[in-house]
Amino acid sequence: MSLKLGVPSKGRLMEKTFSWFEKRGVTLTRTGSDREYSGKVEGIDDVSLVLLSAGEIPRELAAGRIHMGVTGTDLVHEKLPRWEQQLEEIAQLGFGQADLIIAVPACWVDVETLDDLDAAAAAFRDAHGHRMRFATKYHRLVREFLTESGVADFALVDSQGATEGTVKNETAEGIADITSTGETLRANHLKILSDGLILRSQATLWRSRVANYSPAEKATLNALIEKFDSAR
Ligand SMILES: Nc1ncnc2c1ncn2[C@@H]1O[C@H](COP(=O)(O)OP(=O)(O)OP(=O)(O)O)[C@@H](O)[C@H]1O
Ligand SMILES: O=P(O)(O)OC[C@H]1O[C@H](OP(=O)(O)OP(=O)(O)O)[C@H](O)[C@@H]1O
Repeated sequence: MSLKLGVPSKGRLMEKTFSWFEKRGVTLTRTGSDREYSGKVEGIDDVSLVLLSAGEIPRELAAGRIHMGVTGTDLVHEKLPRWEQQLEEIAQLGFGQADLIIAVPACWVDVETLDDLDAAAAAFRDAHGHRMRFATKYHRLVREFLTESGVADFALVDSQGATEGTVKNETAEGIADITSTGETLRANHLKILSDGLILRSQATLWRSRVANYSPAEKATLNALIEKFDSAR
């Protein structure tokens, strides 16, 4: 059996992951047509490439269906409670940096901090009869962060994309999403709370602690890690 390596199947993470491995002597290539999700690995024997959505890689690692995988810290922390028991971080890859943050309309001049938000949320509930809504796809992390920060009157609404647009569309009052350059937030007239950073994320190579490793697979894993360490 071969060691299974899961990498994002498209977009910015896929291309940068491929070049990160290439620089370390391991060539990952997509094979077949543009739309076919198959690939190969050269530069080391007995590793097979599994192309997956970045969002599914945490679950596949935690189920032991892949041995290694590349995905963002944000997705691992969101999808796997107590992730340390299931995964080990092998290397931070130095790309895909993004901050998970809380943002509110820029015109809310009285709301700069989480304390301000707590007060505004209570007033909002009194005035509107429902809780202040935050659109996000990071439900677990956001709920934990707001609750630990003492913000009581909030509700989360699901948004799987174009999250910054939900405020203009009036389906939420604020958002919790990742930002990198900040352009999307600015374009949608949103501002980050001064203490509203939930998590700093980047693309990371993980190893499953729960997958079964045959002696040969263990040897392949060690050989790969050695390659990465010697390239540092
Ligand atoms: N603007 C950005 N800049 C840098 N990294 C980003 C940015 N947007 C997303 N990312 C990171 O890329 C990773 C993949 O995010 P994305 O939401 O695109 O994946 P996904 O939902 O699994 O995609 P799909 O399911 O469509 O394949 C996440 O770890 C995220 O932090
Ligand atoms: O700070 P910026 O550089 O502007 O980047 C932030 C944007 O990038 C991501 O969206 P993505 O492009 O993945 O599209 P999505 O809204 O469909 O998730 C993220 O959800 C933000 O919307």
